[in-house]
Amino acid sequence: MTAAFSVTGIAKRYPDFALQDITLQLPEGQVMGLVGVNGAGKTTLLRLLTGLAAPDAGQVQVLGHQLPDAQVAAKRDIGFASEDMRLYRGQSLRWHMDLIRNIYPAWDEAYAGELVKRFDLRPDQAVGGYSHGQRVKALLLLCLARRPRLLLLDEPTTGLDPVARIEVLEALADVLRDERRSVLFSSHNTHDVEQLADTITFLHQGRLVASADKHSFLESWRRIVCQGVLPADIDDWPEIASARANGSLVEIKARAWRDDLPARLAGLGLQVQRNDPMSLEDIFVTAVRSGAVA
Ligand SMILES: Nc1ncnc2c1ncn2[C@@H]1O[C@H](COP(=O)(O)OP(=O)(O)OP(=O)(O)O)[C@@H](O)[C@H]1O
Repeated sequence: MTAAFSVTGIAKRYPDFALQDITLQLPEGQVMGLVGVNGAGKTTLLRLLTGLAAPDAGQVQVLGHQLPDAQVAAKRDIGFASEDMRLYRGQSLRWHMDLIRNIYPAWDEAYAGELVKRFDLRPDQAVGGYSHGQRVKALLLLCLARRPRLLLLDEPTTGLDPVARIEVLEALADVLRDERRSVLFSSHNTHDVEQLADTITFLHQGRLVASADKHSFLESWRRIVCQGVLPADIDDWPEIASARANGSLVEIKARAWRDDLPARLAGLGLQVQRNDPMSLEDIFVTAVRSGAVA
């Protein structure tokens, strides 16, 4: 099966930042959420996948095309939307739709019309007067109606009000019913990622911290609360991401939960009081702090 994208050992260096040693792939038909704090390298990775930037090392393959050599063919099948993309302020959305339709033969006019209604956009208004949310929706519409096989979306929900956010998430969920379409989207918002993504990738300071399917993340990470004294060597346990004591109350976060873990802790004299699933946000923060590497 063709991967939607596959990157191997890629690096990109800027004077004050380096994206390093990223090996990652997305099977076709899947959605990957790329999560990281400001400056983690999300946009840089997306730009490498679109061919807008070239890596200093490593290989980038998109829908079977090797970049940068097969860039023209790859770009036909990639839809990229990013908030800092320019629209012509004095022109209307309809003008932009005509422009894109003339460039991309796969443009789906009926679907574009559906999205105009769904996003409640005024197609004849100059886009310079659009609000932030309307501009984001217009960019997304121009990207979605091309029916690209791989959608690369840079923070598609950032800065949207709750209603617009849900509209955008629903439109994306609809796209994903077509199982040949693949999506990589970046976000700070772990809730959005949790809703849409099959696979989640955490980036921090230019490095891949963890990448796994959503269910295995949620199953393998757990927070355990105990009473007692922390074992001295707990930091060396590979399945433990963090452990801290507050008096005799101990909180342990496991990155590789196994059912026998409470019994092992009990065997060392700890009284396990509870163990709970962790939210994706808590997993992200704990993974970043513990430097967990994928
Ligand atoms: N063209 C460039 N020249 C120099 N530095 C750059 C360039 N592009 C990106 N960087 C730097 O690379 C780092 C990562 O930026 P990037 O935009 O990839 O992060 P991000 O995770 O998308 O952040 P945010 O969530 O704030 O958008 C930043 O420190 C940024 O200043």
